[in-house]
Amino acid sequence: MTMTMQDDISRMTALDVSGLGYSYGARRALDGVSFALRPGRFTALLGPNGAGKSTLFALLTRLFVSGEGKITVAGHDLARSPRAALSRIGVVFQQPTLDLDMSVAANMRYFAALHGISGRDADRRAAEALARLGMQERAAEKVRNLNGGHRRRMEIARALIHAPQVLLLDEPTVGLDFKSRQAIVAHVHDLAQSGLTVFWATHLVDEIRDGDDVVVLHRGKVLAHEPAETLRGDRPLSDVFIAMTAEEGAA
Ligand SMILES: Nc1ncnc2c1ncn2[C@@H]1O[C@H](COP(=O)(O)OP(=O)(O)OP(=O)(O)O)[C@@H](O)[C@H]1O
Repeated sequence: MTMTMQDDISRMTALDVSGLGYSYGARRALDGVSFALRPGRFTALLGPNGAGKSTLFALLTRLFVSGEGKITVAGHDLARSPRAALSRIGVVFQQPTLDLDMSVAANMRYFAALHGISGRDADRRAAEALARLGMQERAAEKVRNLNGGHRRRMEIARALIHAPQVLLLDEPTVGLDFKSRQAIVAHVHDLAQSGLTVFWATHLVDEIRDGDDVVVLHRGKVLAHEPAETLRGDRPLSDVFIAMTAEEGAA
């Protein structure tokens, strides 16, 4: 009974942020940031360089802690119940964090063990997660031999091993060629289609599709949180984004 209620709550509030603020000394990086992600949607966190995206991700993953505001993951308060909240999150950071000399499968097993998952359960989950990213054929390969796009896909698969409800990705296509980028964007949209709540930080509007939600972050503040098609109206999303984030006084 309680489980069912908790599950219902989780579905309602995949990730809820309210009144979040953060400063590096005198520099205000985030200010009064509030939004709630719709479950099972692909939400882009769209902001130019320096908007505060990485700072927000550091707070969502508890690398940083702020006294200002509240973060709730699947109904769990991150400050009060960090283990419960973090166990519902999968994270792909901007910088790759792979052991190049291990095989794909060994990397997956190692990460599963960090989550207390081992043996057959780990192997089954690894196989499932790799399949979701179209990486099942690569399990035996050394990570060193994979191209950049496949390495990233492996990292995304790895972030799914503990079956999180929310997947956070911080500019996951940085440094990849166009084709690899497209493949990753498509795979992660598929993950959202299958019910995962995706939060994808980017400054590239071409990674966003109609049907996605968009949180526009600029100078530490949320300027908009709307479906992509509502945000752009009858204009290209790039025009709207450039206009919203234009520096005052610039031509
Ligand atoms: N360690 C730090 N010390 C001081 N200021 C910082 C630090 N890290 C980030 N900032 C500042 O905080 C603001 C937000 O930076 P953040 O890295 O979160 O932005 P971002 O949107 O992730 O940008 P990028 O796309 O360049 O990674 C920027 O003005 C940045 O200069």
